[in-house]
Amino acid sequence: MADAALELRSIRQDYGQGDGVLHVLKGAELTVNAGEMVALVAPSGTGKSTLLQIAGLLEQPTSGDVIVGGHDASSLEDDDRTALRRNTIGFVYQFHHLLPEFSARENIMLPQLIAGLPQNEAYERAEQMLSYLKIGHRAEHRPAELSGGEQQRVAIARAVANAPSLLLADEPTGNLDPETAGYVFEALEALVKQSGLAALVATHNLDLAARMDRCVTLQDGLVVDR
Ligand SMILES: Nc1ncnc2c1ncn2[C@@H]1O[C@H](COP(=O)(O)OP(=O)(O)OP(=O)(O)O)[C@@H](O)[C@H]1O
Repeated sequence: MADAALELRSIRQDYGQGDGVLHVLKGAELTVNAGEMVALVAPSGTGKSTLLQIAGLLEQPTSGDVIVGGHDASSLEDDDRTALRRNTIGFVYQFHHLLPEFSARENIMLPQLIAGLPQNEAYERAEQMLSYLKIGHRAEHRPAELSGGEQQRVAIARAVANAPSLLLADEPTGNLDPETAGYVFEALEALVKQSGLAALVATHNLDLAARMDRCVTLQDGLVVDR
């Protein structure tokens, strides 16, 4: 069996809606293997963000199991689940969420320092990431001094700085023009292939989805091949 970085088993998610209940996920199953890049393409409101939040251990499903790197998160206490998330999962969002008062390099160093890495190692790793993503010359710039594509590349670098095994991305190129989206995606793709990371990428961009290893969608609360 291939190494599963993420396994979602029988995930149900219900939300209260007025007097009723909205059943967003109804037994969703998904496996993403190491080194695999999976596109999640589905109409608005079908539950993509919900699925990513659950896969990222940011939200507890109503029922079902979330297995990350072989660890069943459903059975963990909050602290252990947070530790598992910090150690194994990186996130990239549509808007970069970089800290505005810090430089690109510092934004990439911070999660490493929080994880307990010494300053010089965090610095070296940030330099490598910046250079790999071809933004080494922007290391000292603050987010507001970077272009949208550069900001997203810094956000990607920050997400993978702690060498996670799973990368979850919610519309990572959603606010970029097509050309910039293309090269940010190339950076992401190269990183996934080079590091053996598993990636689940929600996107409305069908061109980019077609370039991933596999494309799934959400249909009536279930994950199905697209
Ligand atoms: N915390 C919540 N409480 C109640 N309803 C919620 C909650 N979170 C999401 N929903 C509802 O669940 C459904 C799925 O939402 P979700 O954000 O996962 O969709 P999505 O596919 O990511 O949409 P989009 O592409 O527009 O971001 C929507 O109808 C939404 O209103």
